[in-house]
Amino acid sequence: MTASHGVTLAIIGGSGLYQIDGFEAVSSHRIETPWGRPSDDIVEGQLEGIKVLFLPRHGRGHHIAPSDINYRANIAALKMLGATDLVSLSACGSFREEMAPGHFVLVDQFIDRTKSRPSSFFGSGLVAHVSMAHPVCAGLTGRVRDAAEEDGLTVHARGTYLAIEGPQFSSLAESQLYRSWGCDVIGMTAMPEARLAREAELPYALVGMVTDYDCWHAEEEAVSVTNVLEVLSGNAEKARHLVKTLATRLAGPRHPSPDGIETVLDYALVTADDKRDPAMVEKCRVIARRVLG
Ligand SMILES: CSC[C@H]1O[C@H](OP(=O)(O)O)[C@H](O)[C@@H]1O
Ligand SMILES: Nc1ncnc2[nH]cnc12
Repeated sequence: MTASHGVTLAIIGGSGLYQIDGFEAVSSHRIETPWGRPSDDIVEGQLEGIKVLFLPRHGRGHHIAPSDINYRANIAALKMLGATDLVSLSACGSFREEMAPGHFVLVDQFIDRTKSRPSSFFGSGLVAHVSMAHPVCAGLTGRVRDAAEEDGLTVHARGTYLAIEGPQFSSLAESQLYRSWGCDVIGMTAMPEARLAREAELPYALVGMVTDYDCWHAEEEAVSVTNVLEVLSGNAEKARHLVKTLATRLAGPRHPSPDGIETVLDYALVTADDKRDPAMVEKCRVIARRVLG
């Protein structure tokens, strides 16, 4: 494996995580992308010797609902600022007794039940089909796992994330159905985020921070915003420290993803050159400059 330049680590923070501590040389970027503005200004700084970009997906003050997050602008803006790797932090409910509130789950699979969100940068005029068979970067996820273990967190090495549209939490029948499907955790935001990261050739890892047992558990209170935020107030500090530990581990030359995520568009774009819509090409250039020039 050949070493290249250093890592620029993008972090997307979810509920309860609207800032990251310990940044040096902070600057702030207000970015306009071809898909509009991201959720908020993106903070750039040095953390443990690497460049880090931070974006809170609901905006500071948590004013953007899961269905209204401009996922395309978020991913495009991070890519435009030079992100090479993306770690997403998300509060989630658990479908497993052993994945308890306070634990961290490294998500490796998804079932997508969202229904009203633009989920691709591409479309007619520039058609692309990327593989989502293995939706997260195994290499990056492994580095997060090592960092979480170093921090002494209780971390589960894999998990299937069920993405719902929300904003309401699930009914008991839905919760039981998702459990019967073999899902491990549930949330409202990782889709289409993970799809778009893949289209932008950005290695993606998702850290699910368990806040509740959704509503299936006979002895536990059904999920509510109050119990999610209560657990998160204890977890946010752990998540911030995890980012620091990860940054330390990512310092030095960057190694390409073992899964070839940085080159997925080599095989995914199908529209013939003479059938490409110039406006679409222009738009997509910001996330696919490597192949569109
Ligand atoms: C505040 S409870 C529901 C809310 O929490 C999760 O947010 P995020 O994934 O951004 O951490 C969940 O997906 C919902 O958006
Ligand atoms: N049970 C749950 N369902 C959906 N999103 C969540 N975020 C945190 N807990 C959740």
